[in-house]
Amino acid sequence: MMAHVLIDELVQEAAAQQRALFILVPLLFFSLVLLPLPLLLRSLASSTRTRSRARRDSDDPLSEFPSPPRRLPVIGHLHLMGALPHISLAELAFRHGPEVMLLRLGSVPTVVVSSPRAAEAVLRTHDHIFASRPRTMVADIIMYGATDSCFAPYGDHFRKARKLVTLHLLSATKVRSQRPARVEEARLVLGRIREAAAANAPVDMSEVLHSFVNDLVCRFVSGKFSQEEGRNKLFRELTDINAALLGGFNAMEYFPILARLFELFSKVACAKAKAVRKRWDQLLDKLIDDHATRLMSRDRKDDAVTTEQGDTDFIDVLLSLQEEYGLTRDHMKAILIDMFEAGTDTSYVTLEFAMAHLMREPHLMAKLHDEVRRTVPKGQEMVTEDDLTNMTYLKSVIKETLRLHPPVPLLIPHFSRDACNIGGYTIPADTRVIVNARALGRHQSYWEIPNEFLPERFMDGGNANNVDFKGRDFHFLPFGSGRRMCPGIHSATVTTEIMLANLMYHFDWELPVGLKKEDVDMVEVFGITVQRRQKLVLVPKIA
Ligand code: HEM
Repeated sequence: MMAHVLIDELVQEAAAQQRALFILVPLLFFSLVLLPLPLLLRSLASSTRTRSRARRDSDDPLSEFPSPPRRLPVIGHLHLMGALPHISLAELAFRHGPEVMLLRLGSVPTVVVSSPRAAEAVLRTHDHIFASRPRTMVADIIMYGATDSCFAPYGDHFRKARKLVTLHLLSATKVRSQRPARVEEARLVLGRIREAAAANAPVDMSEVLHSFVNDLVCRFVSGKFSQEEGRNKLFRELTDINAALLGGFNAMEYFPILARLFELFSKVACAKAKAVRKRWDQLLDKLIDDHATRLMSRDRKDDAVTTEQGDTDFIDVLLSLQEEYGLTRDHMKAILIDMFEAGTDTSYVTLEFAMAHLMREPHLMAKLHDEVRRTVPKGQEMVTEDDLTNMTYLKSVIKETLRLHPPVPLLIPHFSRDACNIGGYTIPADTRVIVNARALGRHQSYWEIPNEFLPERFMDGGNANNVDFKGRDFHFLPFGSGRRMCPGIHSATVTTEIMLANLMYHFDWELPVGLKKEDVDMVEVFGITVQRRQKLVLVPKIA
């Protein structure tokens, strides 16, 4: 009940914020476009002068870098970024800097790494130098001063948060202990699909898979009963708003001077981030308070909160480690938001892309059906995690999906803490570095027929048979590598494998009447994760 009241309040508040923005947008247009015109023109002229000065300045190490021509005053290379920056960057790199290339995004120099050799130099050889993150205003607001693990700059706090996340929230042991939760959540999803199959009805697989992963993360974070209280929907809504803000284009990041000139601009741009932070605050404060009260009232002896127990959720774990790790309430909230942000869309889009590819290639779907149904005896209620061990084709399908569609194709931007030479070019301290994981996964010198979906390449006899995504093969980095590598890799792997295996075990799949396999397209939409533009609607048939 409390949760319903809370949700109502939050929904009303969102409507109020939208009204406020409605008034602010015209104001913003006036202040941004009309008022500053003379200033912009002056700044344009001075930027052109500065640029020619920089060219002459042989002391500027960045002037040595290969860089695309057609850099414009003020906006630099921003106009070369299309709607899909990971693809634009790969094309630009191919022509202008296949190893490393410099772009000026607004006033921010950004080094783009597109070859496995340069990626290894950044993420392994000089990992300690590139292990920081650039500060962004939105992440600072949403993530409590970037005190989470994703956006924290390198330093003591980051090391502490990272240790906590890898050892206590996402370790292989913790992930194993979450087996029963995964089975239960998968069973619910399969039940929904079975009902649709019985009615010969189509299923919105994008929605079903998104809910599955969201419900699972909610359960890991706040316990078994979150769904019954209707919180999962709210978590999902807030996670989506965060993703839009963190992944969206924020002019202030590229034109910091504007932020200082126009306070209103800066206020409006931050208003959404502050509003969503407030809603996270209300939700997470309540959950943490409830957990703390429950913990206090428990007999600690009977119900010790050990970090490796399956039934302890992340909030329990954080409360139990609060003193040891010196965590404030804000630190805890930042880390919990990370779990939603990093854990939900990534796994769900992988499942969706995998299913979409299999629908386009029925002979591959047949091969996967065959492997799963040969491995698991007929009549078993579910495929279990023990059954997955020998499913090599299933694992290859997931690898191939991650190769072609890494959900975070440019990783999260890295930031140099010191000057460092990469491939003969000096990257100065405090420079943004982007590693184009998608370009690495389609690199023509490392992959045969790189744009084709061919899971066989990862099987025995295939030319990528020994290649894995654990951060050691620098042409295949869907989870990154080194100190900032994804700590959720175990959780993500088992979540995607168990769901895909069960979808194959229980159902045959068809397209809705009138659709052909060629109609299932792979067009992407860019954001903090890259997703399919089209919804995936399929008709399940009980096998
Ligand atoms: C298919 C699923 C997933 C993929 C492909 C993926 C990929 C990535 C990538 C590329 C990064 C950035 C690495 C870098 O900047 O060098 C990252 C960071 C991160 N991921 Fe994942 N991820 C997935 C699932 C998860 C899950 C399930 C969780 C947790 C519930 C998670 C938690 C994190 C965290 C906390 C970070 C920040 C690490 C840091 O900055 O130190 N991820 N992930």
